[in-house]
Amino acid sequence: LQTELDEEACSLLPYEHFLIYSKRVLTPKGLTAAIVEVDKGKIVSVKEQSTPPTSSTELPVSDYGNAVIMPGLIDLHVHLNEPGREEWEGFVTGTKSAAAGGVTTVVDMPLNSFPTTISKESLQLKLLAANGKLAVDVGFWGGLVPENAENTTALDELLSSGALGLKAFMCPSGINDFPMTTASQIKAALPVLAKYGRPLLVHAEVQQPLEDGHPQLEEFTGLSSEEKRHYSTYLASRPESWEKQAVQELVNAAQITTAGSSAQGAHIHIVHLSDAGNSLDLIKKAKHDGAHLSVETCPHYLSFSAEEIPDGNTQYKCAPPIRHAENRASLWKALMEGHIDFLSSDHSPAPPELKLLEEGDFINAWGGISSLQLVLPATWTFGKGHGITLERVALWWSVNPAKLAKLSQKGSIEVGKDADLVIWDPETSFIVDENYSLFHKHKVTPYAGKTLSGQVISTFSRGNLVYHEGHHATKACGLSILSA
Ligand SMILES: NC(=O)N[C@H]1NC(=O)NC1=O
Ligand SMILES: [Zn+2]
Ligand SMILES: [Zn+2]
Repeated sequence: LQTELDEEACSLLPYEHFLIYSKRVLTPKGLTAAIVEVDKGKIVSVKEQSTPPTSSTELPVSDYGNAVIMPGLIDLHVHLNEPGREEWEGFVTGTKSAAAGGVTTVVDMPLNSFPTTISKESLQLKLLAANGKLAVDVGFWGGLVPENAENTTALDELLSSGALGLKAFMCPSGINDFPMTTASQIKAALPVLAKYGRPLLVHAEVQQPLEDGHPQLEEFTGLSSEEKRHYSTYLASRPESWEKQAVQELVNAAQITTAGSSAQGAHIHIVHLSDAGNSLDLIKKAKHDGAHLSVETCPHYLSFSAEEIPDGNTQYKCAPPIRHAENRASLWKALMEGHIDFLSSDHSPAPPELKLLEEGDFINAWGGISSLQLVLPATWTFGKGHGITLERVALWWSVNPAKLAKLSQKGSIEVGKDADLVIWDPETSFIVDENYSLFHKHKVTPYAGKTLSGQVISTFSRGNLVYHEGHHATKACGLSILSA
């Protein structure tokens, strides 16, 4: 055994063949006391055993006692913003945050980097920028925009160079070089995605006229600075009807994904659903009718409600917006019943100046919530009142995301899979205060000041102990994941 830790080591442990044990290991069969054997980055055996390995074993052992060993989280919706907007986040800080939060796979969104990832060339720039900076593995979504939507050759190139799928917006994205697409442009791209068996992810909001008696969109900039501070003003500016309209158009588009149709086998995934009313009903019905459709929501829609967002607190601003408490309860119900397939962070940070915290201007502040490092404790903490279990956490954060992104090497604790693991203590709580080490580039987050339960102890990425109790491995050995 190598005894001294390499200065430039990928792991905080000096060996690659070892055992880890705990009384609570989450395997596909359920929660059990077990020994997980890891060798050269893979899980090579999983043995149920009610006592830790004895000291006579040849292999080094980490005994985690009663802590939970789960598959590492897979977050399919992260804006790392590099290259081009490193001052917003970046590969180093973003993936260190992921590691500290037990997230072992991140899939990066095609915006808000510059350039946006809408071509083979811009994907290559991503890969170049990511090289040597990744604390965990990172895959990449390509962007579907008007410029490439009807250009089969361009989409072919983007997908054949390894994008795991494509992402589109049905409303303005907030970034000028990532324009929105129409339902007909989306339909034009589906046959190409079908050919590769990769999903289309869609930001599902379509701008609609606002209710009579409310200011219309173009009037929002003219509101008084006091009115712009009210969360209710922002909420009224993006009603449920926007989500419903988009979902309806996507459900219609999904008709061409069924057997015998032009985009047979294509799959549409609706990102960050907020409306648990009509939009969810449409999704439920379409799924029931056999549509190739799935949907995610995010911890912030499950943790917070419009009622409790103080005026001026733009750290809560995101799109679609966080809605009322009753809607939040319906989201939890849909998640527990399996109508919502999984969770993602939609980590979309920006420099604090762009959140306009001083003015508290909800209309002009950047829309995007920073939360990557906290998604596991947030999910766990706010799920307790809704019957959450560890099995559900793994389903929403590992098993189902692995399926959508076709990450067949990841997502569960099984022999042959990558040794991507999070070890955490669900019973320990902490306060997200200034003493708490957040590795995000910027510390602004709606979870600030909140008490969360569920503390990450260790994170393994392909067998490397990349994070342990506040410390990261010195060398960043995460890989870029490209679709073959
Ligand atoms: N461009 C971007 O990151 N937008 C994200 N932010 C947000 O709150 N919703 C989004 O889609
Ligand atoms: Zn979005
Ligand atoms: Zn997003």
